[in-house]
Amino acid sequence: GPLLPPAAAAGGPRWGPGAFRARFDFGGRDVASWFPGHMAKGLRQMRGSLRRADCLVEVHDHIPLSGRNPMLQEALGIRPHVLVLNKMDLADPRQQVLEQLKQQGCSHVVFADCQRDSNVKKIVPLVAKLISSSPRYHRAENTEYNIMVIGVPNVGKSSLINSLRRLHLRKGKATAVGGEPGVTKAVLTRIQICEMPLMYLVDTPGVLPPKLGDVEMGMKLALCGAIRDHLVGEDIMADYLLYTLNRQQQFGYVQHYGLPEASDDIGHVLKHVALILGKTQKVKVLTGTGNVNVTMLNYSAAAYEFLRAFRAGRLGRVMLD
Ligand SMILES: Nc1nc2c(ncn2[C@@H]2O[C@H](COP(=O)(O)OP(=O)(O)OP(=O)(O)O)[C@@H](O)[C@H]2O)c(=O)[nH]1
Repeated sequence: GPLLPPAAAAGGPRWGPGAFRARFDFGGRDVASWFPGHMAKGLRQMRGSLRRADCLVEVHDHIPLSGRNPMLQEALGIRPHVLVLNKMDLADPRQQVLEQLKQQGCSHVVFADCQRDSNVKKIVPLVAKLISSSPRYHRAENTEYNIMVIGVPNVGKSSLINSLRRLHLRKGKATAVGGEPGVTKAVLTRIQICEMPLMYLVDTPGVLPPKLGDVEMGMKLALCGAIRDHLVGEDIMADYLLYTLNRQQQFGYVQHYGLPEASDDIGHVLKHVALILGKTQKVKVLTGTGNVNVTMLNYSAAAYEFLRAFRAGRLGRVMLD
């Protein structure tokens, strides 16, 4: 693939995005097989409790645009809505993305890091203010606030709840964090997050958009850990990640892995990753004169490490939208 001169990789004069692939070849992959059936059930449950919520808190990380659920848009217009852009330590909120969100009617955006409790304390006052000034007549005799948290799997919904409870209740862990996407929670749980004002939150199972619009959107969800890696395939995910990094001129990977220059060739990059991380495997080769054990580079292990590095923020702060 096209290569960058070392000067560009080192932050010198940069090549335009034209130096790299302008399109990603998805090889005719079918996105339907990535969408777990039980998520449709979660969505149905969610719409029921949506009616009882005073405020909707929508959580995203690297994909605040394509991670949004079109089926929930209708509900957004009729009640207060707060958008939490979580993992700000990993994702860089570009102005362009914020503009688009604003156009979609998201005017209350909070950047947060729920692992470090950064900015999370802005949420309760904001929610209380929005609910108090919203014209829902039947709220008059209600003294409690009910909010609902939505977002695709793995964006940090449980982490947000734990952070809110740490800040406002000074209590220990409420919900388990991590685990496999989409399998952690099957039911909706109501959790107190604040005493004054009295505020409850309904946690929802991570729900994917019911129709993964296109294969690219599915790929982005997979990179964020919202679809299990093996359903999509680590190798193509790694290639799509490289394609995105290059298109966005995010060359942190060059430095991180000590590559001589940027490259659009995933084979080339993974070979280097495997070499420096010592990702090898023994393969038995049957030859005419006998069997020999050969040590080969393990490209799949390298692809997995590349994805892990991205998710841990070691390749830079990246927004996939
Ligand atoms: N770096 C970083 N990681 C975070 C942050 N918030 C959450 N995480 C991590 O993201 C992963 C997913 O967090 P969860 O809170 O389990 O996400 P969830 O949305 O509840 O996931 P599901 O239960 O699958 O729907 C965990 O490994 C968290 O530690 C953050 O602000 N920064």
